[in-house]
Amino acid sequence: MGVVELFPEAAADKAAAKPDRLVIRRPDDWHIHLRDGAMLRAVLPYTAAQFARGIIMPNLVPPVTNVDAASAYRARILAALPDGVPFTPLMTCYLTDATSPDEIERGFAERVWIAAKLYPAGATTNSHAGVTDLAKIAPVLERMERIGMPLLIHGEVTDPEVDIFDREAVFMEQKLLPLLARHQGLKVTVEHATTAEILDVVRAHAPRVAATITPHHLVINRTHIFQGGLRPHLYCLPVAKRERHRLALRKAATSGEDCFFLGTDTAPHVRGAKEASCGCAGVFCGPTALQTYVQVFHEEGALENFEAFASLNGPRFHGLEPNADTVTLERRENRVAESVAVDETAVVVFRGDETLPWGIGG
Ligand SMILES: O=C1C[C@@H](C(=O)O)NC(=O)N1
Repeated sequence: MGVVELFPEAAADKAAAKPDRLVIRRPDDWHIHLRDGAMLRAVLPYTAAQFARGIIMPNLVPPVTNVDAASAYRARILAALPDGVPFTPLMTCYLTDATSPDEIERGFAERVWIAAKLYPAGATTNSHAGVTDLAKIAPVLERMERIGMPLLIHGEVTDPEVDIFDREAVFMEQKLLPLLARHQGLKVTVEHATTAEILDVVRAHAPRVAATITPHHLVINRTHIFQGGLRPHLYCLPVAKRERHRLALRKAATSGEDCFFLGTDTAPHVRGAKEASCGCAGVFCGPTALQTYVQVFHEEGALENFEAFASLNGPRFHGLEPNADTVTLERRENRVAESVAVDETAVVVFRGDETLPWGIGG
């Protein structure tokens, strides 16, 4: 399988005469899937090598729906860290129709979790236990609004009649806008934004609403998924959209606006689960995330805004201090391994087996 031709911008050599080195506060990743067991041990070192903190998604099987499960999962993550590597997992609660407002408040007050995650039931991987009707979690959302706890949203409708490329747009119209009107004090992150229109909704409701943007949605559009054949490792949810949306995402991410920040949605699945007759959604971008983001900022001539996107806007939204230490990004070619081993199989890396123009320095 050949390498997909990404980065048309690089070919235009828009990068000429721009800096080759950047020192920024250490970034955080506001959207991570780490899984559990052998997969957790295999993928965590890559995230921890890049990021100081990360919001950990709760879509395990069974999902992380209560305080005890979140505490236990956090302990397993900390135990899986390589010796001497600091990384702070920021836990989340998986909302279901049965979530109790008191449990939500307890976990937040005890600092076990930092936010709650809304998966519309059936929207994506391991979301079948998610919320079937927003009305069912109205008391939970009211409590979250009152205590200042952010809601992280997978913003897609699940109606099989709705075209898959329209599911974010329909969610925005039918669910998100009414929810924002009903809960005018609720802090919301629209996760992995993929459409130009939702970016404008986020802007209009900032600063209490923000969006995370993944590295892959800055690089691929929907045509890349079918370039020369089906590319299962580029399939994720929300699925990449038309080129005009990718360009809008690049503009938003690199703009310096406070309401946009880094969230990779790194989502590992073993090779056999991706290269299958019915492959799983998820792009494993953890090992190449920062290199990809900085390349995009470089191409857009916006390196001066990279620290805000990667290291400042997220902590500000979540009421945390930025990290004190720094990371150096350098324009020097580096080869990426095609995959990461997990037990007897492997997870294919986004942009694996490529030579990347930017690397992480000392
Ligand atoms: O929302 C999600 C979930 C994720 C996963 O694999 O858990 N994969 C995705 O592509 N999107």
